[in-house]
Amino acid sequence: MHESDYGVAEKTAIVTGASQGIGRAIAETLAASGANVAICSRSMDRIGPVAEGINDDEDTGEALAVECNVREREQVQQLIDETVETFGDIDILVTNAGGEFVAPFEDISANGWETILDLNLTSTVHCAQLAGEVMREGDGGVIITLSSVNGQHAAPGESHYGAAKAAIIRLTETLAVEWADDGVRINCVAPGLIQTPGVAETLGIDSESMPPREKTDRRIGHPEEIADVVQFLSSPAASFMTGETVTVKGVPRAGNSMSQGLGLE
Ligand SMILES: CCCCCCCCC/C=C/C(=O)SCCNC(=O)CCNC(=O)[C@H](O)C(C)(C)COP(=O)(O)OP(=O)(O)OC[C@H]1O[C@@H](n2cnc3c(N)ncnc32)[C@H](O)[C@@H]1OP(=O)(O)O
Ligand SMILES: NC(=O)C1=CN([C@@H]2O[C@H](COP(=O)(O)OP(=O)(O)OC[C@H]3O[C@@H](n4cnc5c(N)ncnc54)[C@H](OP(=O)(O)O)[C@@H]3O)[C@@H](O)[C@H]2O)C=CC1
Repeated sequence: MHESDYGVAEKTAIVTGASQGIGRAIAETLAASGANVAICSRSMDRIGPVAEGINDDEDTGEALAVECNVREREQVQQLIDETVETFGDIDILVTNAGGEFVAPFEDISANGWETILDLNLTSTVHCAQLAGEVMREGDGGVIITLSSVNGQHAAPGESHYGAAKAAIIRLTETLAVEWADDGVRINCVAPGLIQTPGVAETLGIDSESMPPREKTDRRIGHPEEIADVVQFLSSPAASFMTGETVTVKGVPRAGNSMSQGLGLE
């Protein structure tokens, strides 16, 4: 009888932007399943404690914390090198680090545009190229990119972020074709609104008082609900999936409008 294999035990995973929010949940979920995780953020003070939390738990894989700004290609190369030195290989890459500000198109300066394109799209390029090199020279691997419902639907104030996240979807599809013969699977996750410190900061609210749920067209998600999908895509159970974008945005409420893709009124 066929037994499903959702496991990642003893695999090595890199998760970018793992000091909080979705990235942290992904790192902790993969580690709880026995993967060794190399995790980064721009600050060792912020990423270090997350690694300590994982390493304090004897039942999980090991964690390596690296200070790395994913906008800087040399720093991404250092992250890759340290990961290979510590764990020997790279099996899974999750390009989670990203962010935005909300502003009308006419108010976005050239530097503002470049910042959001760099942070979301070009950082994904750096990570995929440099980790992809290790995977392709070895025995392949799995890459999971992070898009957003903003990459699939228009929403006001999201022109820069939407363009970057839409481009990540097409990049994912292209790499799936180009690297298929190298044993690299690459899929994308497009979350709806997830309760994270970053979203609270973007919206200028307390993270405990996210947009009231009655004002959204579906309930707000939790970081772990994205992490579970990433775990599946990382595992052998997803062996026949590549080039796909999996939308993870909950169930619409009856009688409420699909407000601007995001579910906010
Ligand atoms: C309604 C419901 C919707 C609801 C929308 C809900 C969003 C749901 C989807 C969630 C998506 C997420 O990614 S959630 C995670 C989001 N969290 C975060 O992004 C964290 C908080 N944000 C940030 O750290 C920053 O905003 C970010 C720009 C990304 C990075 O900061 P940096 O220090 O790298 O950049 P800075 O030097 O500050 O700024 C670079 C340039 O960008 C410009 N810039 C920065 N903020 C700006 C702003 N608000 N408006 C205009 N321009 C801005 C600056 O003026 C600079 O341009 P010049 O002046 O010309 O030099
Ligand atoms: N939350 C949501 O509703 C949605 C989120 N997404 C996407 O999911 C991903 C995670 O979002 P979320 O958890 O909400 O974000 P948060 O803002 O809560 O967390 C972002 C993480 O990325 C790190 N980070 C930010 N910039 C950099 C950088 N230049 N280099 C390295 N690390 C960096 C931050 O760490 P530090 O500050 O310590 O550097 C932090 O750990 C993003 O790509 C986002 O666009 C997509 C759709 C919806």
